[in-house]
Amino acid sequence: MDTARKSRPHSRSRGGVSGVLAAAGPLGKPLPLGIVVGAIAVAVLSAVSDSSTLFNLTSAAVAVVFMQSYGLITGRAGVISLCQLSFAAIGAWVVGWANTADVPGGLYVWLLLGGLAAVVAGLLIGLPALRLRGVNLAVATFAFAIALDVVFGGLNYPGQDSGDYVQRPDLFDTDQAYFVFCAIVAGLIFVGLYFLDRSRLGGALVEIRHSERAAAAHGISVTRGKLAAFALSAFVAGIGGGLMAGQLSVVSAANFSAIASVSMFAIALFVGTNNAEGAIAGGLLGAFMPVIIDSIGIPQDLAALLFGVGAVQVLRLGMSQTDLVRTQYRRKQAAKVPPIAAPPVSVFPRPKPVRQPRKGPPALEVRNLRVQFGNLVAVDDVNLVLPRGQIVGLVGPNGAGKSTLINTVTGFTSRYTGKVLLDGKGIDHLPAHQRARAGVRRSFQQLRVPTSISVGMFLQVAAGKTLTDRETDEQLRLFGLPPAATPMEAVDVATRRLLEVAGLAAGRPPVLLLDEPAAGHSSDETRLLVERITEIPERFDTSLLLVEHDIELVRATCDQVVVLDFGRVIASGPPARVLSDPAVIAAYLGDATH
Ligand SMILES: Nc1ncnc2c1ncn2[C@@H]1O[C@H](COP(=O)(O)OP(=O)(O)OP(=O)(O)O)[C@@H](O)[C@H]1O
Repeated sequence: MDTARKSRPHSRSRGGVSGVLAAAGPLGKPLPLGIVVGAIAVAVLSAVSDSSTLFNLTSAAVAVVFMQSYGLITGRAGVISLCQLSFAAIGAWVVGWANTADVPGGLYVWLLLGGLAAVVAGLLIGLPALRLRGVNLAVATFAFAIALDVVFGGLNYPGQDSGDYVQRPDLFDTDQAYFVFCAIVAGLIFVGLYFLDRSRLGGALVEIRHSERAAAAHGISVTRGKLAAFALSAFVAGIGGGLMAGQLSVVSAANFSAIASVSMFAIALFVGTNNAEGAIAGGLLGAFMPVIIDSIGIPQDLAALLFGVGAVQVLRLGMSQTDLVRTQYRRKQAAKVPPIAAPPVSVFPRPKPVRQPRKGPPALEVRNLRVQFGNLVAVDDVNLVLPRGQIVGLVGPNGAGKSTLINTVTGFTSRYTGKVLLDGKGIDHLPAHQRARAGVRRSFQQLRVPTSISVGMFLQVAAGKTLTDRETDEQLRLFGLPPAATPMEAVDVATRRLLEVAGLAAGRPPVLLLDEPAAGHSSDETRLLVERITEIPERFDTSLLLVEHDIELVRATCDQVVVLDFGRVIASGPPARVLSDPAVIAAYLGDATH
């Protein structure tokens, strides 16, 4: 049995969106605690370290910033980028130039300028790279890193010849104080990331990493999300490069070589720098490993090779070291979720409400839709009307074309003829995420949920809008779902489906297409689902198209039924009439009811 469904639904102490990631791991601990611990560690280290240790600690703080940048692009958005140090090179270049040009504001302003210049490069790389994935993207970003290596290798960095050393701010002029400065910058970025992880953009990045299709269905622009990740990660890397220029006084192309970029990437992937502890561990490894390896006499290349092997292992398992630790932590937390009462299902099924279609054009209309895959016509001249405020069931045997129809209406299948109208207006020109934003939301037969987020965050992502703590709690209570802070990992498949329906409904879309929402449900869970689905039109002002094999669920919830067979509509009308039609029984129900 599902522990999450049994847990008390409204243990208020950790509910609400503000606490959505509270159960997601150590990063969920209160921010002030992290700041205090970090500040004490930096103060002690800066006080007790000798000059060579201070140099390595400063390198580590700079490397932490690089790791944060990998954590943004690869850790959060799932984009493989092998050119983060090229963005750092640009940041360092701009800082060097600002220093020689004596740009007012000192290193504080120069770092920002370096970060912004790197953003421009990030967008220039990000735009063409958007069409690429996996290895192709890795190759493209590596090619950029090599190209920039060649360009910067042929030029001298500003100040490199003239000996114009980068001026540190007066307050942080000594090596000891500069280490503190680098640690403060890394700390500020951690604070920014903490809030990013709790924002809609943070949720969107996690969803993009997990499933681009699901993200698009929730109205998230995958293009914009990835571009934002490129821009933000380039900004952070650019600042890291500028900090390095301040540390070394003058830098050269060798500090940011493409090979160094790949080594850093391997460490980041191995450790898992989307987590705060991972970014710190990665920074310390990056800075101290060469020193340790030197001291025990192992060749440096061997260490790089070991990280490479570790990174390949991570790519195979899909989980870094810190992800692994966090997963175990979350599992322990999930086991502690206290038992709760069963969800509120009425003992006797309520009679289906009589829903009259509302005035105006239909919520959704499909005209002469035809979809062909090679020689196979999956959807053949289909006309379908979803009146406002009603529930229409779409049924038919396996392979009848139901999912293809949903994919086409929602923009996931773009090669079709015919028309799709939302509220009387054509939406054929819109891509999937824009159709979702325009008001056509959908669920998937195969639900793919990021397990690293909490129930509250997933509800919000599925809703496609910011929900208040109250709205979140109310929606979870209505659907008999576990508290907002519960990690998704503790939620079973049937509950995840219900959670997706709850989240989609919470977005109050004009049209919602549910693809087999009852798959995998027990009979009790199906009864709860029937109750909630029945309420959706009235409560959320949403019209529903329901694809379902469970005929009793269709009978109990739908105002109209459309039956597909071999891509064609063979019957449509009120359930009582259609479901007793001999042609329908012959084509489908004969099988389905047995
Ligand atoms: N991308 C594709 N390429 C080729 N053929 C496809 C593709 N998608 C679906 N089909 C075919 O189109 C037909 C309709 O499939 P579809 O998945 O829409 O049926 P369905 O009614 O949703 O079935 P089920 O109830 O099993 O989900 C099937 O013959 C299927 O094999």
